[in-house]
Amino acid sequence: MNHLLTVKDVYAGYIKGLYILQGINFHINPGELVAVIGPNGAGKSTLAKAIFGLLTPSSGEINFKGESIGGLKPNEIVQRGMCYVPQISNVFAALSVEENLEMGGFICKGSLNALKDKIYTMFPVLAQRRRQKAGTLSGGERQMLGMGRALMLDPDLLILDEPSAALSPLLVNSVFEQIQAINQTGKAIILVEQNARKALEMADRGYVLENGVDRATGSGKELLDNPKIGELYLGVAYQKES
Ligand SMILES: Nc1ncnc2c1ncn2[C@@H]1O[C@H](COP(=O)(O)OP(=O)(O)OP(=O)(O)O)[C@@H](O)[C@H]1O
Repeated sequence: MNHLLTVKDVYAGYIKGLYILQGINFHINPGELVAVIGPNGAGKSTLAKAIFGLLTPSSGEINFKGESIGGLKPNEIVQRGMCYVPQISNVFAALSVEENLEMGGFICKGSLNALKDKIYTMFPVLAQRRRQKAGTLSGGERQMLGMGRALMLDPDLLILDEPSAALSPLLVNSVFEQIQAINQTGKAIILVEQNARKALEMADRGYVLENGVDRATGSGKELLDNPKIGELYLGVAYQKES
């Protein structure tokens, strides 16, 4: 199968000569849900940024739909069918829910109303709050708006950077259910998560990052069932059910 996205031997960082990603390899197939986990500072968010063009790789290759995208800017990458929801600042706080969705669809060629209706059907809570300022939404509602805004472009690949960050356990469950629902519509999702156990439970596959490389990979279940990975990488959050 042709991979939707391939990252090959990528080195990238924020400061010249200091690589955070140190020869990382990664791929995702069409429609897959792939979790990226690992300790703090492992380079998970940096990988997401490099894929989305927020960081230019010093070397290596990034291919999306069979074409090289290494060095392209985010606005060019969006046009090719990829969206990214950052960990923070993922909505315009001063704008209403509706305006946020419209901003998300600014490069859409089709009907904005039809797209908004689709998002409101997927996230009914956003429909109820369509006139409310995004800054007044709860953490979970904001995450849903961030995802909804990205979905306005009908991407083939959605990158979510720690969507569960700073959410209460109840909201985490509801955001994760939404992520699964989005995936079931056929969209591939890269899920960068601190909440490793939950992310692996619902992922088709996972990558464990450490020091900027892909230390381990496998199906979500394989990674969860591997006691060494549990002990080393899933930390205190990891408790294997008997
Ligand atoms: N803008 C930046 N400028 C310089 N260094 C940065 C920048 N952003 C991240 N880093 C550094 O890159 C390394 C990897 O950070 P990254 O955010 O990719 O890790 P992470 O695996 O996502 O961690 P966490 O789970 O804590 O979010 C860290 O050492 C971090 O300090």
